[in-house]
Amino acid sequence: MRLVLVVAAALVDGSGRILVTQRPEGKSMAGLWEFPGGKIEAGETPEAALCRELAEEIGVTVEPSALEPLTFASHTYADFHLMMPLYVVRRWVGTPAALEVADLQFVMPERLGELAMPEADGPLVSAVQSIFTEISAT
Ligand SMILES: Nc1nc2c([nH]c(=O)n2[C@@H]2O[C@H](COP(=O)(O)OP(=O)(O)OP(=O)(O)O)[C@@H](O)[C@H]2O)c(=O)[nH]1
Repeated sequence: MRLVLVVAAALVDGSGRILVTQRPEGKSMAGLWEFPGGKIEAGETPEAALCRELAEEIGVTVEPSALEPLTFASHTYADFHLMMPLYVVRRWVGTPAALEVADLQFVMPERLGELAMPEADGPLVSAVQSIFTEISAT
């Protein structure tokens, strides 16, 4: 089984909404909503890869120090095993734009479950919902 290393981010805005992006036509799992990010390239740290992907895909600048580890996905697909850390990002420069994604939206955490997302994302959605529910309950 091929191991694929991907890194992703949950950008959280001032209203506690989470950014999700839609996979474009022509890619695997096209049309599904996901946390922005992508594959870690040879010689890259996960943090550098994530900052690069966020700049390329949605045009925002994120400092590596703004990446807060939250959880990870370890999920077997038909043809590869995905290992994907998820970071929370609360600080960035620029307005997210759909540069290399089909679309994007900020949604309240409790609405994430209504979106069609990749299989691997189920536990990530639960983790995001539980941490942001905790924060708003305090
Ligand atoms: N960025 C991101 N990728 C995810 C998520 N969940 C998930 O299963 N993935 C999978 O992780 C891989 C991310 O790779 P990518 O999006 O950089 O890959 P790519 O454009 O080359 O697409 P490819 O799958 O067609 O090779 C894809 O297989 C994607 O389906 C997620 O929430 N965010």
